[in-house]
Amino acid sequence: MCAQHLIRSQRVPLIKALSEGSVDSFESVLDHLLAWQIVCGEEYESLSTTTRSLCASSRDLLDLVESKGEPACRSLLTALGQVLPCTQRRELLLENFKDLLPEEYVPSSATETVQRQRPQMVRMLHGHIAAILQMLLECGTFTHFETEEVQLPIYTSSQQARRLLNLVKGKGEEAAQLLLKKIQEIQASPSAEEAHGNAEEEKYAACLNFQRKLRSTLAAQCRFFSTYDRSDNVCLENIYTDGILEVRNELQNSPLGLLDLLSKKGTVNADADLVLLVGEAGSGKSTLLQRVHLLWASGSAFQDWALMLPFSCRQLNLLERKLSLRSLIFEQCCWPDGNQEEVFQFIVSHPERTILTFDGFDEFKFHFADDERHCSPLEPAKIQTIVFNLLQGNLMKSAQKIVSSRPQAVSPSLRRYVRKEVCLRGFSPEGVEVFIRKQHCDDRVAADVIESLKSNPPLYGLCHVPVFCWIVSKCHKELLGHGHGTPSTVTDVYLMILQHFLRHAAQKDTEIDSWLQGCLGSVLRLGKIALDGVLASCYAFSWLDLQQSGVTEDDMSMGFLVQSKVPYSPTACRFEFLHITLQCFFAALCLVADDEGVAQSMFVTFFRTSSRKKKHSGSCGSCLDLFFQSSAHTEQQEEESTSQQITASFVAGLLSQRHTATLQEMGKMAQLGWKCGQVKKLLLKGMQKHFRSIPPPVPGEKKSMHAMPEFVWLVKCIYEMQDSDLARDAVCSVEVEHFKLIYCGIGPAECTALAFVLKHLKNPIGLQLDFNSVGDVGVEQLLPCLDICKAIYLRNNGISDKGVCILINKGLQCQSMQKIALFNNNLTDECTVHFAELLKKKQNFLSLRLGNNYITEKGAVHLAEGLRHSTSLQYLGLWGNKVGDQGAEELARALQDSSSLVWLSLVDNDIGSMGAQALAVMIEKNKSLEEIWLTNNKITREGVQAILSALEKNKKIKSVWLRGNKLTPEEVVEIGHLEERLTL
Ligand SMILES: Nc1ncnc2c1ncn2[C@@H]1O[C@H](COP(=O)(O)OP(=O)(O)OP(=O)(O)O)[C@@H](O)[C@H]1O
Repeated sequence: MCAQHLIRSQRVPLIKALSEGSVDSFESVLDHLLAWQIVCGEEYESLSTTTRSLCASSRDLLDLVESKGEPACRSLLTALGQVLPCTQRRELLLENFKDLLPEEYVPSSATETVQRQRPQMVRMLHGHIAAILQMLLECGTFTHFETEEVQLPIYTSSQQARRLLNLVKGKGEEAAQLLLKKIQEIQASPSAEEAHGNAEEEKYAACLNFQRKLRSTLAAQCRFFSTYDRSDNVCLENIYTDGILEVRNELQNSPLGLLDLLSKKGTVNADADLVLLVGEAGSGKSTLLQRVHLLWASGSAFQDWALMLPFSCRQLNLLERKLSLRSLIFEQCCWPDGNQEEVFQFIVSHPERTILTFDGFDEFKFHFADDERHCSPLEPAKIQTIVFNLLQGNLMKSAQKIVSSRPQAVSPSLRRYVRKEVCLRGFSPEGVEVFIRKQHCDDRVAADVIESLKSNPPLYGLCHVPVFCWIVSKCHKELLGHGHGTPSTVTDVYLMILQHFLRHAAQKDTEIDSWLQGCLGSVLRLGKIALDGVLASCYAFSWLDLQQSGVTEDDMSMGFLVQSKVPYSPTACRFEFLHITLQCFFAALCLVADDEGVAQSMFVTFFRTSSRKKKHSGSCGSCLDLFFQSSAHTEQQEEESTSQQITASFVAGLLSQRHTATLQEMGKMAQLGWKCGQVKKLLLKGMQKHFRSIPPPVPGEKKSMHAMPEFVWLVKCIYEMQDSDLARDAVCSVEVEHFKLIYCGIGPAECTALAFVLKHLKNPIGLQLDFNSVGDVGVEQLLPCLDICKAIYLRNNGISDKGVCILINKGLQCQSMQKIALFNNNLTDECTVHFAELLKKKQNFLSLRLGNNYITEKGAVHLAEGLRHSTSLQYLGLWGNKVGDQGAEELARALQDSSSLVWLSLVDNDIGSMGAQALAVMIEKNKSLEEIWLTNNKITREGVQAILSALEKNKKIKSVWLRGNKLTPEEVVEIGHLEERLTL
């Protein structure tokens, strides 16, 4: 076959194979083409991958070779066949045209030999580059600068060899002769080979030692999960519970296993090396990374990588001096016991064998920027410069990087470097139970905790966030009736853990009523350092920081502060709050309880600007310093700070009337009333500002509001206050008809808060919650506001039949509910009985969209039963299910007499001509339908013919979509002429 045709017809897989392979394979292909004189030196340089992506270079290579005609195409296919590993060329048709290539001829000069033998030379030079450079230096052929340039550690051995060959070529015949002579000597000298072999072995041993040390350090760090009182170290393996992990792409969130974290699944940018792990506070990102580290360290998974280098952004914040990549790796991850040079050389020359993890990117005090390029692994630079260049791939390109962060802290500029984005959605309902059972060896206690949770829906909703689940489970005694009230807000949960710790510290189990008495001093001291830290993005404190804030040993012994857990740190030990959310809680306690240290203006300002923080700030300053700085920051430096938002929502919760008495128990707080009034005022103002920013509706469209992330936060604050009057005031005058809250990270806990506030809306709305993680539990939380929903959109939310049952039971009682969209959830035939019930009983129901679920002909039978009785349904969407011919027949029969349905989609449903014939009968009789979608089915000419005949008798129908069915191109043309309402 003609090689040019082969290249043209396989362009996409060829680019894929080249760009998904290593840089070395690509450069090796270029070596062959240069040796065969298909490309010249200039073209070789222009295709170089050092400044552009592999994908772009691959495209240019194909264009260039194609433009050079058949012999060039033959050469490329032959080179690909010789260079690409079997796995990469398996799907390609690469004929070997070696025998058809231009005759090989004997080179007439050393320069020509170097060029003609380039691929072999690159291999031969491996391991001898230093010796050859030394010789060329001694002969005066190369300068010191040139020898250093060639050996820059950013280049792999092959790249160093190629640079050496390029330089030799540029120096002329004499240099080429010297090179060939030296290579001959090396090849002829077995002792040199042996010596080289020994040196290689030594290097190998050094790297192995480093790997061993790294594994054991990591395993020691990660195996245990230290708990609050540091007495019962539990094994991570015994407590780890799988969370819901989803890869985020445009159409749907697809579930992912932990081992898939680094697989190709979900890749959006194959040229990037960064996997972004996002999740809300406490969703388990750090724990997941701890698990990944342990799996690698124990040899159980991720073994394709030789090294795993873990970094904590919290610790990186503390590095104030400039340092090199080398110091960063050795000082922060693992110090090699010897042969540092060799170990580092291995790391930089085999980046594809290394994984770097950065935990808590949201805690990093520097805002991501890609304007400062730093490519040298040895030259010192500021910590943010090194980290940002690692993430972009300017340093250690091809090394895998995993960055965990809360979603709000991910800037669009960082997303440009992301290979794939994975969301951690916390525990599933089953996960909550598994976790609680793992926490309690006494089955009865576990069962009681689970039962008590299930009887308290708001708390059950919160437990899908692992950190809350952990607290609730730890405080089971308080939960099971020995404490204050029934917790339903996040603040309640944290007050519960405060109570738990204080009682634990005082060793008094019985005096429940006085658990807070006299602890104001400790709370204020811990709160002060927590607050300073939140304001300055500082989450690890030195002993000196603690002393300066007046924190006493007694305060420390309460257990809220624990020693930082870093894989390897030669610096003095640091302390941190058990969890960052606990630091936020203490910061909030300080804001609420401190009448003197925290100025009133400071309190208000903190609250009002809680969604903003200044990055690039230095070490922890005092609250007041930070207050004054905050007024000076520029728009560019502002970005969402979830820690400040969490603190503010705790403030709202603590100022709730329900907690006044509890707080007064701690000590006298004169300003509680004033602060409470201020917070309410600020929340109302925030909501009004949000509603005022909604643009007026486009004529003919509904007035709709696309919620900003701050909206969900404001709603959560109002919920924390548990003040129905405040919730009513916040929304009663709103005149929006459609609330869009898509991609807002809404889980069950957010649903509780939303329902608490939105139920006070005066007029019915459409509530669009697509692409969140509402789940069945979230559906239950939404019930209180279902009365005000005309329409509810829950596409892509992990909802199952159970959630549908809950939704429909309530929906049946909601007069205004007219539309439900559940595209892409986990619905099966089981839930269709509920929809049938809805269709039968609700004669004002307009639209049901159930696309991309798991409904078969069985489900279609139930739906048909409901459809037969519905006099109002106008839209029915079943795209991407599997109703088949039988299901189509059932639906068709049920819809024959419908006088309301105007739109029907049965796209991609395995429907053949039998189903089409039944639908044709329906078309003949139906008087209301206007549009039918039957794209991507298996309908043949016979079925289409039946539809054609039916259309002759039905003038109401405007279009029938039949693309992607079983028609030949000729049939498509022929039928297209017969009926213009058919889209083929
Ligand atoms: N998969 C899990 N299995 C068991 N427990 C978990 C799991 N994930 C989280 N937890 C519990 O929740 C707590 C908080 O989790 P973690 O610190 O990993 O959350 P995070 O997402 O990193 O939070 P943040 O963004 O606030 O730093 C852990 O200390 C642990 O008790």
